[in-house]
Amino acid sequence: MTELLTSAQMGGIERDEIESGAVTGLQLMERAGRGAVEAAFAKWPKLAQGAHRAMVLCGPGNNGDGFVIARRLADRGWDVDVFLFGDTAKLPPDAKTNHDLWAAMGQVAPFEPKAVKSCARPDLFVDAVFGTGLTRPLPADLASVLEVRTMGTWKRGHAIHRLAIDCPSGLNLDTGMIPTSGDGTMPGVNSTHLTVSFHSLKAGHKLGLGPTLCGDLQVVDIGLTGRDATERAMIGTAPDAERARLIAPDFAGTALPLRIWPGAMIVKMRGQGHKYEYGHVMVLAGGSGRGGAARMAARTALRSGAGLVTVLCPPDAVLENACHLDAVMLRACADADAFRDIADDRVSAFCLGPGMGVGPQTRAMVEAALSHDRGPRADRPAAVVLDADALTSYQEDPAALFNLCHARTVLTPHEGEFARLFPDLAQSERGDLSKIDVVRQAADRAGCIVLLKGEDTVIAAPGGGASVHSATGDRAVPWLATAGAGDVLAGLIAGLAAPETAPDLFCVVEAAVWLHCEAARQFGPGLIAEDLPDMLPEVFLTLER
Ligand SMILES: NC(=O)C1=CN([C@@H]2O[C@H](COP(=O)(O)OP(=O)(O)OC[C@H]3O[C@@H](n4cnc5c(N)ncnc54)[C@H](OP(=O)(O)O)[C@@H]3O)[C@@H](O)[C@H]2O)[C@@H](O)CC1
Ligand SMILES: [K+]
Repeated sequence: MTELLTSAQMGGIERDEIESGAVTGLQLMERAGRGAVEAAFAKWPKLAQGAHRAMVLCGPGNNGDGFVIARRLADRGWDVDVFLFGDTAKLPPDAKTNHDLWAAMGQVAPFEPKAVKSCARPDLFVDAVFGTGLTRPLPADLASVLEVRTMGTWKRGHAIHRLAIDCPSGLNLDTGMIPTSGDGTMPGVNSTHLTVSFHSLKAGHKLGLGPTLCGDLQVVDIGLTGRDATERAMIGTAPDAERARLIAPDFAGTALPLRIWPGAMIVKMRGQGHKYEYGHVMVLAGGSGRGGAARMAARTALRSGAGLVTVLCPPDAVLENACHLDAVMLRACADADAFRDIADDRVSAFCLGPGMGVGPQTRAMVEAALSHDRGPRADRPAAVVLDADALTSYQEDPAALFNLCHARTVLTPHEGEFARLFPDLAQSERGDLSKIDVVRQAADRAGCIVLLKGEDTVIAAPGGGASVHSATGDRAVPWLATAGAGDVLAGLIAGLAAPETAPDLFCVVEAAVWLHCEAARQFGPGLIAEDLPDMLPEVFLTLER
């Protein structure tokens, strides 16, 4: 798991380290610039051989790494054109020092679109204008030059290697969004081939547009302390309040063996017990003709390691369900009173919502599940996963749901369901808040874990611990946007949470999201939701490594 920092947290880490006397700002800037050049050479080995031409765009803030890069490249015999967007006299001291070091070797031209375009075609285009300090939309003239279309100015412009320092300028590194001006217009979109960032990933690298715009993303260690300790503390426990992390089997950017994470989250891969110790999951289904979603959730719960899984359905749907279920058990359950009788103290997880239908009947079942205070373990009630119709049934009165939710409840909305429960936090209302910020607020309000789906899935717990799963780049699974995939995720969470020795619920939810994506990746295009549970055994085998 890699920590995802906000711009403010990154600034704080740099400031603390500099104030402690362990390092100077100049040293950090030098390491950053050198690290960026090394990362570019590692990606494009041809650039490491011989001298080439670079264009470096620098900015008004402390992202002074651009001047360091110019100097390093010129030292290797490169021709380097440097432009400064901003006023030399107002540069912060460290950036000014590096500006002056470069100015003793070459020219710094004031930024001007025509001047940029009249230079010879660079082999390497370096965007070091803004890093973590972007506070408003890019000015139009700058945006017009940073746009990828500008490369068409030059013959063979497609061959230009584009490198961004910290991020493609214009991207907000807290939100992964591009700030728009008051009238809603968006500046030109800047994207790059390689982004080099420092110390740790920033939230905006993995949220929203970040993954698409940043291209290949490399994190360079610039010797700030604390990273390893932070990451070690993150393995197997929920993140602390205020911290967010990327869900991946990584430790400080290095891959961990999969049997350590997420393998350790799957109790059945290591436990020794009888079926009840692996837990009993109850999945509530809707009426006749609408049982498919619940059956997929149930099958997934059984595949993911629960000892027993029972589908509860209205009496009129028993025949239909009986025709489709074998290892999954089936009980008729007419209403919430019947449900209370059937749900004994061996039930360790409930899954409600998929295909249940929206209305008072579903609300009554949700209330019964959330007030079920018996469980196989005295120290924790059964986990309750609420998805789809279980959430939408509360759109008129979300507070009624939140009043019932307890710490072992997980809400798994997509953006539409999220907007019904948290209208003020809906996508259109977010402003400067990041998806992490709003899911944190939602978790606080609901008093339970909230998982908001998307290519950037965000999970948050009350108090602030949060994590992000990014299904982008080599983990992109566009074919997972298929009917029923969400029902499978709900069943997966319930199945992994069910065993008596299941780990911390937050960690279970993280593992479920990762496994869900992994099953889709291993299956490939053409996937339908039914394929996901049956893909899990193959995924589990890969976790033995
Ligand atoms: N010693 C260190 O700490 C090290 C720091 N390093 C690097 O420094 C970076 C953080 O520096 P930073 O905070 O100065 O931010 P940065 O992104 O350079 O620019 C902020 C400036 O831009 C301005 N501005 C913002 N938006 C604007 C807009 N749309 N249009 C026009 N102007 C705009 C803004 O103006 P203001 O909002 O104040 O008016 C302010 O002047 C970070 O990326 C890190 O990697 C590394 O070198 C390692 C060592
Ligand atoms: K940049």
